[in-house]
Amino acid sequence: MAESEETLTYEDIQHISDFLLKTTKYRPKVAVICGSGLGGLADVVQEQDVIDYRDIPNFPQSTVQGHRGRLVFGHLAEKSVICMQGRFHQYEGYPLWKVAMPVRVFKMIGVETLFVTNAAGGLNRNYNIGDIMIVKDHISMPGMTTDNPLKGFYDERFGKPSSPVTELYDRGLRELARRVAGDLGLGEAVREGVLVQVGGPSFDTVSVFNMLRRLGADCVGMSSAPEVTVARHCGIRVLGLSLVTDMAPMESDLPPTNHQEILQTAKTRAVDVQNLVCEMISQLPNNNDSVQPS
Ligand SMILES: O=P(O)(O)O[C@@H]1C[C@H](O)[C@@H](CO)O1
Ligand SMILES: Nc1nc2[nH]cnc2c(=O)[nH]1
Repeated sequence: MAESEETLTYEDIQHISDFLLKTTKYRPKVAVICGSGLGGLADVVQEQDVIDYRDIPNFPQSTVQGHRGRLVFGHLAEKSVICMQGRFHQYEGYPLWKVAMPVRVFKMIGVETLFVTNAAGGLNRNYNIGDIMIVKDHISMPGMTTDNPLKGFYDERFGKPSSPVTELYDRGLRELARRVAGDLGLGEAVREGVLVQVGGPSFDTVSVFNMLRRLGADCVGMSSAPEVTVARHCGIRVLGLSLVTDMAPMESDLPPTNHQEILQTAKTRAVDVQNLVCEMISQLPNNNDSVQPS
């Protein structure tokens, strides 16, 4: 199907998945989506098979700085993984179903657990720049209006359109994340909270940040909700991590952030996020069973 057409079909997704399975020997059960400045995680994958997005039929292209635009297959912590080194955002002009489309490809190639990372702004005034927030739930501002990544893609082989997507972020994986973070000595810098996704690409006004905080969000970002919604809808377990790269200005005398600053800050904490994800992957059950919460 041509890029300009409205949506992709189940068969189009199968075509992408067949292409990947023909191109790599790996059959990963674990996938990682790397957020802005967090692509270094894919660089530590061993014995890599790298596939550029431009070589994959019907695949979107990365246009944001800090997103390289390639899939990296290989071994991480002795498990087969697939990493998206470059995610898609609605503000790049992609509809939400397309932003999340790679997750359906992951499902078809056999992925059962997804790690989603992003750079986000802190709304909770107890948070600090450099904190890592384990996402316990999200508020999708686009999803609350009329935009939803499940819209326009009603093939029930991916799940029923109205399937419940409560408990988006897996309890057992969150517990494992807290334990591993403690073992790695990340301690106080690791939080657990609610992510709100806005559309971007511009940052928000002081009034909007204050409103988002009152709604119950701890961090604000421009990604992740579509991929997570689609993953849960098709039965993939999800762990979400937001790296706090800036504090959202909630008073007008505080300085706003910009993408360069976000990338710079992400660099200083990327290795900690990387270690957390790698150690969690190494502790996932080998039979791919879910991680049971205690
Ligand atoms: O891909 P993520 O969500 O990590 O990217 C962040 C959020 C915005 O896209 C951008 C802000 O500069 O970085
Ligand atoms: N909307 C928004 N997205 C971000 N991504 C990283 N930091 C921010 C922020 O402060 N606001």
